[in-house]
Amino acid sequence: MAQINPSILSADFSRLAEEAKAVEGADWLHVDVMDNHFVPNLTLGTPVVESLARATDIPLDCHLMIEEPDRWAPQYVEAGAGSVTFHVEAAAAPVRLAREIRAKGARASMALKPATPVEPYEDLLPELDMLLIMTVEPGFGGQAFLDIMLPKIRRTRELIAKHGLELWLQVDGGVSATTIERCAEAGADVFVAGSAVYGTDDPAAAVRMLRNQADEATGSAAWACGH
Ligand SMILES: O=C(CO)[C@H](O)[C@H](O)COP(=O)(O)O
Ligand SMILES: [Fe+2]
Repeated sequence: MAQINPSILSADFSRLAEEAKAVEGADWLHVDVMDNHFVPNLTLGTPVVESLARATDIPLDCHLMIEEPDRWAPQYVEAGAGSVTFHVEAAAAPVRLAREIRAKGARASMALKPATPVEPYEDLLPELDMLLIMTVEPGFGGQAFLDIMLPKIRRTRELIAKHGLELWLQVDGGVSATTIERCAEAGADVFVAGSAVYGTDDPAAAVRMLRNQADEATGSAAWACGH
């Protein structure tokens, strides 16, 4: 079944606990950490992650858009994240970092910006629990989905099948009722949605609708035969 991870980047930051409750039934809560260096935006850090982890039973999926993830990512596991994603463009030693995140008890995930190809990282995939393919340039919510990323999603799904991996394939950026089916058909199975969830009157219903759409599209997709 498809997993839907609402992004609190599009929530009201003054009411984060309530906003987390508003998406009950979501698989993970996606927490975008931005440092004003790796991306031109600044959001939150470990104190807010610690508070959120206490405020909700939904596991936290922390997407670190920061410089020096080798130095900071382990602290997000200690703060309560169940999954920690670092950007390969910023990591000095991605294999060591993925192993450290796993050793500390969280799922290890690596993100690729739109211009970063997946092929150079084929041999690293067994070290990861999830690969995140950005479908917008990271930094802001509410941007238009980049269709040109669909071939990369397809190629990544083929690599996962070729190596028989359990790796989850996440897409993030511009995922909505009009784009989620294309992502699912291409091979994504974890979907981050910010504005498409928090921009509606009923965020929990939006999560359910997106999941249904993704499941239907996956059901008719060639890559999912026997999945
Ligand atoms: O990582 C991100 C931006 O860098 C966000 O997770 C993403 O943009 C979610 O927002 P939306 O669904 O509105 O595009
Ligand atoms: Fe994100």
